[in-house]
Amino acid sequence: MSALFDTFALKDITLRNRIAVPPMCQYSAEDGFVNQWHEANYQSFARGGAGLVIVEATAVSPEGRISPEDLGIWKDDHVAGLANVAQRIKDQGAVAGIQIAHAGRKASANSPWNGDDHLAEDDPKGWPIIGPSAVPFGANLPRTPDAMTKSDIERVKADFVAGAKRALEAGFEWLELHFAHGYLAQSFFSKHANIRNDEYGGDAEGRGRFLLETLEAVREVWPDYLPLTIRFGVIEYDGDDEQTQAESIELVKQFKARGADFVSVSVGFNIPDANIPWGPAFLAPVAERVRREADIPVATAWGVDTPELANETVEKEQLDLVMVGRMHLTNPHWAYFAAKKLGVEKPSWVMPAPYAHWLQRYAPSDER
Ligand SMILES: Cc1cc2c(cc1C)N(C[C@H](O)[C@H](O)[C@H](O)COP(=O)(O)O)c1[nH]c(=O)[nH]c(=O)c1N2
Ligand SMILES: CC(=O)[C@H]1CCCN(Cc2ccccc2)C1
Repeated sequence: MSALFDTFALKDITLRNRIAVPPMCQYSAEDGFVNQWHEANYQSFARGGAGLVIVEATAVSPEGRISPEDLGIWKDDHVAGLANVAQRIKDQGAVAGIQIAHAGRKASANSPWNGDDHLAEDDPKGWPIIGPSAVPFGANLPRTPDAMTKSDIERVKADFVAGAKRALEAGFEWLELHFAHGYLAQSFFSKHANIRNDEYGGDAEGRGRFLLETLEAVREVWPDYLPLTIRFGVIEYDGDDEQTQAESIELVKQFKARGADFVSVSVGFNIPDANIPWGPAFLAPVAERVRREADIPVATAWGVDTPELANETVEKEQLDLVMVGRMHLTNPHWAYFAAKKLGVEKPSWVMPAPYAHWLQRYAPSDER
């Protein structure tokens, strides 16, 4: 049996395999509400056989959206649609996860296919943006955020708590805090974005405080028997990688001490000119170091595109779960083809029964 198709147990949850669909924004919501596109999108991933499907970055407040079209969880009315999505994922045998997020200084932007840039300050569709300091990201996101006051910080932490409660009410069983990709929480930890001189800035401890306090507050309301996880950028590729990884791993140890069960390792994306060494599974060794030094189960994404490579990262104990993103956009049934490629004898485990019978009995010609 291939490692990729071993089950994975974390707290009271068991995944049918090590394949996860990472959160992938659809920029298709109105006022944050789920619609038929989101239902179709997530049902297809779950029907495809992945063990875990994580719903895209879902904003904990209106100003925390990346774009006006982001999914939201900032009001109770959002719960019904999200509950529908969670149920459709679970109906297909996958675990339903959701990522809750605040975009910080990257907020108030056009969706990628509409420019991927900040809306103009006077655009009625946009809104004022906030961050740890009045330091802009730059490039396509040049607007300077308002430096958050202490009351802003308290409000946003409370928004994450309220979002976690709504995610639980909607029936999600895997919660991921979006502490990566240059959004608000990640930017607090970044020396590039955070030049505060109060207790939320300065050294690594100060820059990590917002992330830790948010985690602790969410831990209070998220049941201990369900995984509470964090997506976190541990490297910037800004020429200071050793220091950043060392500080990040120290923070991950504190995440674990304060109740985080799992970390999805990613990139900081706090600067527009990072020198990222794009390549197949380029982050797997970085994730393995976090897994080993912080002694916490991890996943990562980024070009883990082939069944062999995905299987190898699990077999070599670099990763506990593999996040396969864009390949699932091209083929929601990626898990089925991975099972066939890896010689897993019962691909029906990743195929709905009405399909599996025919595919095993009369394999399509290209698979003979
Ligand atoms: C269309 C789209 C949308 C998103 C993403 C990507 C893409 C392609 N990604 C990043 C994604 O989860 C994943 O980390 C990357 O796509 C890299 O993995 P792959 O190389 O695609 O397997 C992403 N990451 C995240 O943490 N929250 C999100 O909502 C999104 N949204
Ligand atoms: C919300 C989030 O974390 C996403 C939004 C879309 C771009 N993502 C980052 C990304 C960069 C390069 C290739 C794929 C993905 C981050």
